[in-house]
Amino acid sequence: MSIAPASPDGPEAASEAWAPGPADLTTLRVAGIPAALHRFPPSAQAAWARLAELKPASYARSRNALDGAVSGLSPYFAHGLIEPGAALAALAARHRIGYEDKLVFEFGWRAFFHHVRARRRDAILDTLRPEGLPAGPAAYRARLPDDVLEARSGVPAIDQAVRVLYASGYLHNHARMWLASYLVHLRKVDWRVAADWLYGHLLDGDLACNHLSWQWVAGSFSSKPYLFNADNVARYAPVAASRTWRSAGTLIDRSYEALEQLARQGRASGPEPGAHPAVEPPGLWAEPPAEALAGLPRLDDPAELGAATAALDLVHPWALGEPPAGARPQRLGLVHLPAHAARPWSARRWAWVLARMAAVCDRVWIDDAAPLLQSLRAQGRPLRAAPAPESGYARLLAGLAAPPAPPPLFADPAGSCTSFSRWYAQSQALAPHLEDRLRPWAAAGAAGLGTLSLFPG
Ligand SMILES: Cc1cc2nc3c(=O)[nH]c(=O)nc-3n(C[C@H](O)[C@H](O)[C@H](O)COP(=O)(O)OP(=O)(O)OC[C@H]3O[C@@H](n4cnc5c(N)ncnc54)[C@H](O)[C@@H]3O)c2cc1C
Repeated sequence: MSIAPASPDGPEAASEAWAPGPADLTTLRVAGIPAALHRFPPSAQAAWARLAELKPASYARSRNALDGAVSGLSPYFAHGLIEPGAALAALAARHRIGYEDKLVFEFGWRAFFHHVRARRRDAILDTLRPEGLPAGPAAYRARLPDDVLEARSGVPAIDQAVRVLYASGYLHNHARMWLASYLVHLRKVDWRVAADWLYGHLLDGDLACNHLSWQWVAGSFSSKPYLFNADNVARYAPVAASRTWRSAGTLIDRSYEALEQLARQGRASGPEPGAHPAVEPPGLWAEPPAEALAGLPRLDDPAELGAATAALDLVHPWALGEPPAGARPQRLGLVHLPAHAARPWSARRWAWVLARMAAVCDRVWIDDAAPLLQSLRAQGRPLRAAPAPESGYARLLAGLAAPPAPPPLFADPAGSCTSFSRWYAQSQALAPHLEDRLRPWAAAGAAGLGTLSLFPG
């Protein structure tokens, strides 16, 4: 089944500023990145099409490789175009899957990070266990080196990862781990600064998954720091372009014992000697740049919303799912600018999110949304919004009714768990049969896959 040419999600985005341009495509071809991992149309149907292609057995066999059969679903989950529960229910209708499956396990990691975030809130944005940082908390600098930002560190695995990130807004998990490990343990960059930077460039940037993964690599949310070497790169680089990732003879071409010594020392290592070709780093924006606004049905005056008594669904950037079928309330997209000041996004991510918002909302508000909500509340207007994972939006929307949703995919242990394996075991103990957890999601999964049969490939 292939992705259909037209989208049932609503009007196609007026601007494709989210798509890789010709120079990006060259970069991605040189790096050997499969097409499925660099084109992410912002529609739910594109996510369902990925899911229709996903095979849990191939995933388990190849997921560690940069050209392996990974799903590319993360942007769709991060921004709520589809829910992990509906995705797994759809998968379970076609394949036998259980808790022991590698893919289910990885969905579990996402849920685990969200479990931690729900309990520790914004404490996860700071170092959870400073004593876990191998060089001691004072050793790390609050600035990313220009050579890494410009993809000219001289370590091909790192420079390729940065180029792929800029060109597509996506990086394979292994490349994220390499980049994070190199920046923290060898270049001695404070993980918090680097995590904010990566978060801004990823289409799937998710504070729980991103910041806790960085802490996992750094050692402040794990039992030991994550290290990698040139052999590891050689093993998992894309087969068709392994030469462009090959990092033999560089700083990372050493034993794990030697790397651990470098990680423990207070002094930064690198970059590689000599000059290396550079790229211009794309900017990060605290508000949408002009190209992301093309064709957007903006709301400038709240009076344009009309009848004061009609219910209004507020749609934030992490809840960009399909509008409910049948008669539906007005939908107002909200971009609450004060919430974006601390962690700006790339132009690509803005364009992606706004293209989707334009497709699923009647109008879009881009500004401080607090006065708008105040006046809507004062009018007594019934408002509804899904819970938001980011605190700026969570504060804005606190107290509003949420649209009905099935229970979370994984049973969530009541206490606070900081070990994934313990959390996963406890979750299974609470719900021994995965199919019981998937049942409430079955209709959503079937409906999602059903949209694809309207457009046979
Ligand atoms: C430094 C670093 C930063 C990261 N930042 C983010 C982020 O901002 N947002 C994000 O969603 N993930 C993040 N991850 C986790 C992981 O890299 C991505 O979820 C995964 O690469 C997404 O690609 P995929 O959808 O093709 O994954 P697949 O391998 O196809 O997995 C399917 C789904 O399982 C979940 N998943 C898979 N691996 C992980 C993992 N290691 N941790 C948590 N969930 C996982 C994701 O929801 C993913 O979409 C980060 C990892 C690292 C090491």
